[in-house]
Amino acid sequence: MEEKIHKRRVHYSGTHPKRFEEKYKEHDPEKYADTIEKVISKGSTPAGMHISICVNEILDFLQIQPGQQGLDATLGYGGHTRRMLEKLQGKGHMYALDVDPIEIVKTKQRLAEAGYGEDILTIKQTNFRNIDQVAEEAGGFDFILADLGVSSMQIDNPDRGFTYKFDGPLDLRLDPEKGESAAERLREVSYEELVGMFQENSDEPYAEEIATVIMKRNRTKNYVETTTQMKDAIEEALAFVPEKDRKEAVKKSCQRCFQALRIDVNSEFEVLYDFLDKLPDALRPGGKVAILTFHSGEDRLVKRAFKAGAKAGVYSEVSKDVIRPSAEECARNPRARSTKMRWAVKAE
Ligand SMILES: C[S@@+](CC[C@H](N)C(=O)[O-])C[C@H]1O[C@@H](n2cnc3c(N)ncnc32)[C@H](O)[C@@H]1O
Repeated sequence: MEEKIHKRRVHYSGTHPKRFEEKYKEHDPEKYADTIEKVISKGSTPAGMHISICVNEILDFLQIQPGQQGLDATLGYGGHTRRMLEKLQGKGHMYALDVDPIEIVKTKQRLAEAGYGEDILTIKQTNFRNIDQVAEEAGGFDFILADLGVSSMQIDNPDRGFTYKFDGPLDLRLDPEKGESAAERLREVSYEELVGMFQENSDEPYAEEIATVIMKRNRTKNYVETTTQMKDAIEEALAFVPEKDRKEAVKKSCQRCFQALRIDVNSEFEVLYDFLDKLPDALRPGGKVAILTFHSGEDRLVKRAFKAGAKAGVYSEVSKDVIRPSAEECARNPRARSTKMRWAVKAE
């Protein structure tokens, strides 16, 4: 007799499952729209989703017209791309880039299902530092958006190692198929280099103390390989901080050191520098570019490049001050709090 296999229905464990993989409703936003809305209204980002930032500010500035050609240099979940595509009203074309081989496939499928196929949208898995090649193929752009950094899907996925909040491999690569993971980088880095990385990338005040602990672990072959081990190393380094202040100090150092490692393994400053350098030639005369940054190092580079471009007459106009998301947007999406937007218009 054939044995009957009793298959249990996938169960949403409790009303608030904590594990990323168990949040299956949040992973399927089209099907569970009510759950998604509830999660967002509580100021959280559903697992497997990313809430686009400064959408109205970007669209107000870009003034996209049907028939134009645009580039989203950082596709992510495709939220901005989708809103920009809506403005094309079926006429024109968009290119969208991302280095992430995992999320790009899901986003491509999601956008195709929403009616944005290859006739109107070309998605490429490439680094935006190759904007010159993309612009050559496309014939230049009327509008460009770059929303730097990482998406919520990347941060929330423990396998990617972007946060100390979940245990996982200390990876932090936007493209895990290329280059060295953060754990590999930590094994071979020198003390001086590590101190410089923490200080220059994230202004870490305890850079020396944290680097000392990591070097000690390397010497004893007790390598820092997971996000939790990285947090432990930071806790050990900050043991001298008075107990009442320690928890907060460890949290802040974790945020800064993870950011510093991410910037390092993805060469984020070098990549942004190349992008900003090639940007004017990728824009058509009168073309517009908006860039969202998430920390002072990035914003400084953008500000400097736009200012130099305006001085050289390459840009006819650049934003005088940074544009910030509204208080309402920050309340709805806490990840928007550190966002700064700048824009520029290519000279005619
Ligand atoms: C903040 S998310 C973008 C979210 C997107 N605007 C949306 O609305 O869904 C940043 C994305 O840019 C990608 N990215 C970061 N640096 C990149 C680079 N140098 N080249 C291409 N993509 C990059 C990341 O993999 C991530 O998916």
